[in-house]
Amino acid sequence: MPLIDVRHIAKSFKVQDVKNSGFKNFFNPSYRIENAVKDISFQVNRGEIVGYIGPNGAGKSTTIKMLTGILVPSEGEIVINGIIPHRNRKEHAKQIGVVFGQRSQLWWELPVADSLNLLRHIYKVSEKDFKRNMELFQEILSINEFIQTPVRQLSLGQRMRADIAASLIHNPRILFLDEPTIDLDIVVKEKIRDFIKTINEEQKVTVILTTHDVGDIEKLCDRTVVIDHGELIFDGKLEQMKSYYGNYRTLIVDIPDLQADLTMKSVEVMKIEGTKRWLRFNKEEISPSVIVSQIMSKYEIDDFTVEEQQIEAVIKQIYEDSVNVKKLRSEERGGEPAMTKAVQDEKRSVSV
Ligand SMILES: Nc1ncnc2c1ncn2[C@@H]1O[C@H](COP(=O)(O)OP(=O)(O)OP(=O)(O)O)[C@@H](O)[C@H]1O
Repeated sequence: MPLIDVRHIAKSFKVQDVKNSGFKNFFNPSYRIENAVKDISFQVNRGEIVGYIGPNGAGKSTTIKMLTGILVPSEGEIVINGIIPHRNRKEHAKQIGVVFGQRSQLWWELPVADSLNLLRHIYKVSEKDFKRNMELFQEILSINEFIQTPVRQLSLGQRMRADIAASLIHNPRILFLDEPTIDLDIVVKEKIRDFIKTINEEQKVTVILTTHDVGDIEKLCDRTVVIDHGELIFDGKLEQMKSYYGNYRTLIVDIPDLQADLTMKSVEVMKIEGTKRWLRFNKEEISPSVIVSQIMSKYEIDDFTVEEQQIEAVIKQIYEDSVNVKKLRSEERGGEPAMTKAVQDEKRSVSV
C-alpha cells in the first residue's frame, strides 16, 4: 500500500473578478472560479524523494497545502499513512514535517534553541531522540553557529536551516518542502541537499519537494511529478522525462545575414545572438540536415552544430511553460495520462 495516496484531487478558489472591481460593482462584485488543481492523482511509496515541479501558478503549493491538511480538497481524496489530512490534522501533524521556503514556522523573537525546545515539548520528543537529532542538525546543517540567535536576526540561509531542523524535531515519516532552497547561496543549498539526502537514506523519511532549482531535482529526486495549469502532465523518473520530452534538439546556425528570415515548418527560433541563431526542432518531424539545406538554399551559413537535449534544458522548458510542454500535452497525450505515456516510452526504449 502506498504511503501517500492521492486520488483525483481538485481545488477551486472563488476569487473576485478584478476586471469588474470598480466603484460600479462595489456593492455587487462579480466572482470567478480559479481551478488551481484539477483532477490530480499519484501515489508515493515510503522512502521516495519526489520532485513536484511545474511553472509558476501551476498548483504546486496548493497541492502541498492539501497534502499537509491546511486546505480541504474541493474534490477527490488524500490518504496518508491511513490518515485523511484535513479530517485529522492533529494526528497528521505528528507524522509530517513541513517547510514553506518563504515563511517561517519559528517564533520570531526567540533564539533558535528555545524554538526547538518548545517544539520538543509540544511533540513530546524523548530526551534521547532530541539529543540525537540536535547532533545531526549540527553535523550537517551546522546549526550551532546560530543556535542562540533570535530567529528575526538570522540570515535567510540560517533561517532555512533552522526551519528544516524544526520540521524534523519530532522524527516525522514524511517531509514536505515547498521551495526549500529558494534564494539561497550555493553553499547553503548544498548543506540542505545533503541533509535531505541523509534523512532519506538513514531514516527512510519520504520527501515531497517543490522547487525551481534544477540542482535540487538532479541531486535529490528519484522521481518527478510535473504539473501544469493544475493538471498532471508527467510522472516518472528523470531519465524517462528526458526521453519523454527528448525529441527536441537545438540547431545552432551561424548566418552572417542578420536579416535572414528562418521561418520554417516544425522549427522554432529560440534565441538570436549576433549572427548565431538557436533553432529548436522535433527530430521526429524534421532532420537537422533538411533544416540546414533549406537555409543554405537562401543564405550563406558559416557554421552549425546540433545540441543534445540536456535535462536542465528540459526542466527549464517546463518551468517556462514552453511550447514543448504544451505541444506534448495537446498533441501526444491525447487524453492519456502522462505517466502511462512515459512508461510506454520506456518499454519501447525510445532512443534519446
Ligand atoms: N488562496 C487562493 N485564492 C485564490 N487563488 C489562489 C489561492 N491560492 C492559489 N491560488 C491560485 O491558484 C493557482 C495555483 O497557485 P499555486 O500557488 O498553487 O501555484 P504554484 O505552482 O505553487 O506557483 P509558484 O511556483 O508561483 O509558487 C494560481 O493561479 C493562484 O493564483
